[in-house]
Amino acid sequence: MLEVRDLTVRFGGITALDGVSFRVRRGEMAGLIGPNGAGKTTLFNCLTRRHDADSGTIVYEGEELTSVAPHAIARLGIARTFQNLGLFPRLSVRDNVLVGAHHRGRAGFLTAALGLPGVRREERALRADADAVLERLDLARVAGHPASGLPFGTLKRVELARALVGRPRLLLLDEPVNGLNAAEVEEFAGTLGAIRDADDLTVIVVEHHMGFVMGTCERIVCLDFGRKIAEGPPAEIRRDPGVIEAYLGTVA
Ligand SMILES: Nc1ncnc2c1ncn2[C@@H]1O[C@H](COP(=O)(O)OP(=O)(O)OP(=O)(O)O)[C@@H](O)[C@H]1O
Repeated sequence: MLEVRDLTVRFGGITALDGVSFRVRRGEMAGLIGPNGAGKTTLFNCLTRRHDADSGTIVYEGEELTSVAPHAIARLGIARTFQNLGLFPRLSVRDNVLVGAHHRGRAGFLTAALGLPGVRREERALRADADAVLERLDLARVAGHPASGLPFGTLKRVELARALVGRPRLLLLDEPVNGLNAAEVEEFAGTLGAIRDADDLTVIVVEHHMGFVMGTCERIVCLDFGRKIAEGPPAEIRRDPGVIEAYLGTVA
């Protein structure tokens, strides 16, 4: 589904990604790990076209992503969540989730401003979809509540709901369980697994919580200083001396 080849990104004198290559199969749950500053978020930013790569290619479902406009990414079926929650505090949970569905609307500025029947129908359909996602993630009770003031664990689920309402095929999760307690991590893993199976999703997850990564991912890519230092199933990665030295020794 996805092939990243020789991807290099530089910020001035810093090489954030240094010739990184890996593939993700359709339906796979892949983990991206590594110490702070290893380049994980930069990689996500390249996949969603927030950053241009200096060199290398990203082929997604046969299409070269590096030439796709950033606003077209959601339409291609790629959605992401953000490390520091990209929610609007004063918007309701439902409206925050609806933001994730904007690319599915077909109404232009004028038709929307005139409130023509087609627009209203479209809006109703998107709201129904948002409500269905909220129900799935056990958020229906707080649908009308502003995002601000809700518990952190709830906000993490709202962030996931917003990504899912866009009906992605490739879901990029940036530290989805960071800040959650042990019970919440377990619950999140269960929910994600069920959604992934039901929706036939491909997932790439960046996470420092090794219990979550090792328990949910089929394959893990480890970055260090922008370079891929290892790739393999969790059991191999756990024993890899390079990964232990660069990373696992510090988080264990
Ligand atoms: N916009 C930017 N301008 C300059 N340097 C940047 C920028 N974004 C990232 N970097 C640098 O690129 C390197 C990789 O950063 P990145 O955020 O991708 O790492 P990360 O693996 O996601 O780290 P963390 O686990 O802390 O989120 C770091 O040295 C960082 O300081």
